[in-house]
Amino acid sequence: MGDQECSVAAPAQGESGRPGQQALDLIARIVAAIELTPLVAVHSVDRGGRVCFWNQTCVQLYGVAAEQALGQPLAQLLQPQQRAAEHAAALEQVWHSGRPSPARDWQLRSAAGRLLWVYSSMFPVYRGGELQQVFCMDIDVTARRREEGALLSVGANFRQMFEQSSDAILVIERDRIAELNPAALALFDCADPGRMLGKSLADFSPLRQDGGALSAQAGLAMAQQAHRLGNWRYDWRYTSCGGRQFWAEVLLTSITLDHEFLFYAVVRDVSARKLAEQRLYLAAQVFENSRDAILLADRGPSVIAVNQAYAAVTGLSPAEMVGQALDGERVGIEDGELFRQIWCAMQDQGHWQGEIWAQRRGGARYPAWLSLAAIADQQGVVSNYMLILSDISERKRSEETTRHQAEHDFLTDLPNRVLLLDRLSLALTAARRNHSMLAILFLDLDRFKHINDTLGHHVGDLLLKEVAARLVKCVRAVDTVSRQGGDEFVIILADIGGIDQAAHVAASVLQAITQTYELELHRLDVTTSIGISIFPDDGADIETLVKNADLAMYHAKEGGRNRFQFFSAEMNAQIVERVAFENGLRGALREGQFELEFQPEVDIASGATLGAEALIRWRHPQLGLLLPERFIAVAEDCGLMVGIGNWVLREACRQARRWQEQGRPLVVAVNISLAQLMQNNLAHSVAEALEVSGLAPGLLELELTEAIIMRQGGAAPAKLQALRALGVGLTIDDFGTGYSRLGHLRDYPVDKLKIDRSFMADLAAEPGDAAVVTAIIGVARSLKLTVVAEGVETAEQLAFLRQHGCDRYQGRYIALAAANGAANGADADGAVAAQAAEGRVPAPGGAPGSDPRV
Ligand SMILES: Nc1nc2c(ncn2[C@@H]2O[C@H](COP(=O)(O)OP(=O)(O)OP(=O)(O)O)[C@@H](O)[C@H]2O)c(=O)[nH]1
Repeated sequence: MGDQECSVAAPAQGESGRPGQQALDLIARIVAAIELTPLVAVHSVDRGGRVCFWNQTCVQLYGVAAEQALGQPLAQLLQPQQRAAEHAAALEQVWHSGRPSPARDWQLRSAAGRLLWVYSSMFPVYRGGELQQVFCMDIDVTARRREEGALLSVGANFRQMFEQSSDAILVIERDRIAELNPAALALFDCADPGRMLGKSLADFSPLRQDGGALSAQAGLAMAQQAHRLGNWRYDWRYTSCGGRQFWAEVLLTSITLDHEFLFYAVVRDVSARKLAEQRLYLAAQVFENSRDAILLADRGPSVIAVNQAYAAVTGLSPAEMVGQALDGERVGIEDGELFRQIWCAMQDQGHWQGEIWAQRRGGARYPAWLSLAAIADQQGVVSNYMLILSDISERKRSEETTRHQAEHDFLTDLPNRVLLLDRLSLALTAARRNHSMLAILFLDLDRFKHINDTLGHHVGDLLLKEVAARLVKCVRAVDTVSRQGGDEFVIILADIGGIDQAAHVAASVLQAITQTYELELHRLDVTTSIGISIFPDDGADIETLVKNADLAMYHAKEGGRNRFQFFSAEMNAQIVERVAFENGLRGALREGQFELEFQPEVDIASGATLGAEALIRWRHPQLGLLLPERFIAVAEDCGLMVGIGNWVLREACRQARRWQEQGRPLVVAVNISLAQLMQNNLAHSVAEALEVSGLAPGLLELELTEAIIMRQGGAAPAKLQALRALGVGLTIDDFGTGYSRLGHLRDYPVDKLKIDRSFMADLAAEPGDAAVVTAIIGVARSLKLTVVAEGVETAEQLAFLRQHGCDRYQGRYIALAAANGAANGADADGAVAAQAAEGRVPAPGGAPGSDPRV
């Protein structure tokens, strides 16, 4: 204790003024203790603020010796650094109140220049009952305050970093987002933190990550990894609040706070990097996996890289290429000058591409597509070159195949119509230039459809192929044989010396075609019809020449087939007329121009009319009433027979029904054509006609010529049976002309035979005919068939028939007999009269002598 004047005295309990000896002893001990205490700096000031006491710890703590301190104003020795007024007020408060001040931390700067934090308490010391001094007891807490300060500043810094970080930072607590910074809100497009807080990060991920793993599971694995290793860095795909997906790099750090495990996630958007990586990866993949040879060169140009395909395409390995100067040889272009030109063009334009012939190591040449391009750096200076070489052999082959298919017939491989027109155009140009002749042969096989129908399409195809092969052999290499489709072929004979040369070729073609064909198990004899047109005589252009050859062919068919025919002007006129006739016929049904006439069938014994045969007529707007012989063949050619035949069926049934309603039930006979019988649903058409008209099936008879039945071969009985099952009658028409085997008659479910009219004409003069008629009647009787004679015109003929037991007859004589009253009984007259009254039955004598049937 430096100043003996100063001493410490606390007011003794119960004492107000003088202390006792005991108290003084106590004080002396305390002072000694204070003097010695190493941790507490004790000093006191008097009322004037001067230092009265300065212990050893003060000396050490403040760096001020006791001699310097004692008697000095404390304010000069220790200056509060903050809150100086507060410090002074606290001291003053002690003086004023006489009570100790609460202990507090003050920051002080000592006169020695030390800056310290002290934990200080001030208390009053009385002497003689008066407050003499105020003692301060300071404990150095600088170190603690520094630590606290450091801690606070770390916290503040961290907060600032957290708030201002450009990386998104999220604190995850128990798998939930506990805290997130503004960058995180921005990254996840989230304006309201409430949308993210409390959610799992997995909620902001797509269901699955790119590898296919479920985001929830993969996220858990990442957290475990971070927990195990302290932190873990990985790439992750997130979905923002707005639904935008982005790639992020995540640094997940596991921390423990108050025994809680937390995760501190720093998330950085790396979408751009990922995209660039993906592009780079893709580019590398394209380079490596391209089937085209790719080469990269520097400015030299020296090769810096080639892909795998380069070796496959050129035969040159990367080892042979890399580091070598780039020249034509290394690309497989033998012609160095060509490569130099290409290179110059590429440098001019920045790129070059085109088709070249390249050569593989070892010599094989192949068509290639070469692309060359200069690659500029960011400053626009050419830094590299890229060369792509594609082997296009395959593409060329496929183009060639496609072109061939487009120009050739798939079945015979002959040029098709497209190529024919092309060749014809060239041939015509040459013929015009050379003033030479050219012939076009238009061929169509005869009755080819029959071959298809009877032997099948497959055999038809084989035949067409063989015909094609034979045709090619008949002409020179300069000529063209083409297939137009179906069974039509066109031959161009280029540059012929004269018409006879065309005729000669046509004759040899006919001959070649007629040679027997052996196709699989079938032996076939085929003929063809050929039309010929000549340039320049029969046309100056392709269209006219082909059309005229076609017309000539048509005439060859008309002329009996298996022949050739040159085109002529008259022929053309006939064709034009025929086409107009065909067109008229096509419209006749629609225009209601067909009519039916009914020819009575009379019972020879009684003279009664038992039925009538329906016969079609066409009331042509210009040509008048036409008999079937004028138009039926044309209708057959044009495929109109089924429609016309069905019309006849319906009309005949309707008329018969009308007769029935008038009390005259006559059986109506309808002729069935080959086309109808070939069609599968004839029975259906017949049933429909009966149903629509309401006619009883027993009043309808279907007449089929012997020839038509014979054409059905073995299928005939079944087909007839199907019709018979409808309850209608069946008649064999024109019997005696078809050379049918009589034995077959038994197999046919027919009721009636009609003897062909041709036998009637010469019945008297031709004993053979009489014998045939007699025989037919005999056969019919033995088979219990009704027999009807057609074309009866005289009383003698009728007498003959009656004498030989014929049942019925048809023909002009009916009308004559009716007129003379010679017919036996009034029935014939009555029936004819009844029908004539409807205007649909020909006037007596008007029925034609011969009448093709429908
Ligand atoms: N097998 C086969 N037949 C075909 C092919 N293309 C068309 N046809 C048939 O060829 C036939 C051609 O018949 P057409 O020329 O009209 O008549 P056609 O029987 O030969 O009688 P005409 O010419 O009057 O002597 C039709 O039946 C077609 O279905 C084919 O590629 N293969």
